[in-house]
Amino acid sequence: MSAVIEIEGLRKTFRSLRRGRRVAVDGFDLRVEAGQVHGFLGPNGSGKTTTLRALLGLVRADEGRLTVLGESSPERLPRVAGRVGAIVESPQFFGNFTGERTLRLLARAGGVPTDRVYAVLEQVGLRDRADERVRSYSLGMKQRLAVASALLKDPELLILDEPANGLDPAGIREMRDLMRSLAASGVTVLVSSHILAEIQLICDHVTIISRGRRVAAGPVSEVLAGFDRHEFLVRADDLGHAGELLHAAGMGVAGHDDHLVVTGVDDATTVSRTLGEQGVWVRELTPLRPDLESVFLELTGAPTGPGVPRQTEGPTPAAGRDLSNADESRGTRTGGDVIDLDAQGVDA
Ligand SMILES: Nc1ncnc2c1ncn2[C@@H]1O[C@H](COP(=O)(O)OP(=O)(O)OP(=O)(O)O)[C@@H](O)[C@H]1O
Repeated sequence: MSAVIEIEGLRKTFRSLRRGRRVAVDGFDLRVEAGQVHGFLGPNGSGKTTTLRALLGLVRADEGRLTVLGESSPERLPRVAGRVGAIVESPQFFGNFTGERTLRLLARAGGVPTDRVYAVLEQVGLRDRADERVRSYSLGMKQRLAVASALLKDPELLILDEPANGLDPAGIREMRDLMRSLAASGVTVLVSSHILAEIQLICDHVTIISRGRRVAAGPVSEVLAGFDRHEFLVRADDLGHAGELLHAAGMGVAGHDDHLVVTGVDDATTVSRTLGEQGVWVRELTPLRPDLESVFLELTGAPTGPGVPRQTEGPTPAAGRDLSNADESRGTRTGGDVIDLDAQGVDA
């Protein structure tokens, strides 16, 4: 499999008088292969956006080797920019323009034939609403419009930073369906998120970042399997007796109100046979598989919401995340824009 994105040893430190030195990304590695829908998962402030910005040449890396579609970034990024669509943070559009006009302008600015506008409107499911003003769009529709703008170039690689952020469940479902259909059409997708269930539903591969470092990577099923403790939930009539029998047979047993959790068992029949042979009949025997949420919590030690401690050196940073005047590398951090690599070039 060929690598579409390769990051090795990425390091990025931000410096400010007020907050001191802040290591945002610390020797991070990422590999995305062609055809993958790759989830880039991490708690708030773990370094996802910084990594994507470095990859797209929007922030200068201190160290590391980055390549996109085989070309090193940022030096040779312009060579492949036409094959990459990217959205980093929430895009801003003119509310007075219709969706179609917005895309027409972007297509013209990017030298893309305007018949692509109808194709991408169809692709993101906005064809019927294309003549309505963007101001009347829901957040989910605006996000889909952003994806449409990134698709104008018919990219091979789509990079989306938190596309489901702020969406309601219906919006999340629409975004999920859209990403699935893009993947089915052969686009490689790298999607960052702290919404674990989404990553588990959409992505085939995942890289988990915590405090700027990679803590897990691989096919979602393999990452999960690595955390499978071979646990079963057991319900039986005489729980106390059942627990004793299972314990005597060498299994780990934890008692709960109305069930037992048995660990260290490879096969459910071991449990049912051990109990059945002693006349204790099992009413329920359910394997307890790890989900990405429990794996994520174990690896990052972090809740999925805000307020996660940052990796810092120097003075203790203020709590919470205030980036409004914080971008020492480029002046002010812009409040989210559709990144057109052709138009913006690179910040080398
Ligand atoms: N321009 C900047 N100036 C100073 N510090 C920054 C800047 N950008 C990011 N940081 C800090 O670097 C760390 C990583 O931030 P980053 O935005 O990359 O994380 P994230 O995983 O994308 O978080 P979120 O999910 O909240 O968007 C944080 O501590 C953040 O405060």
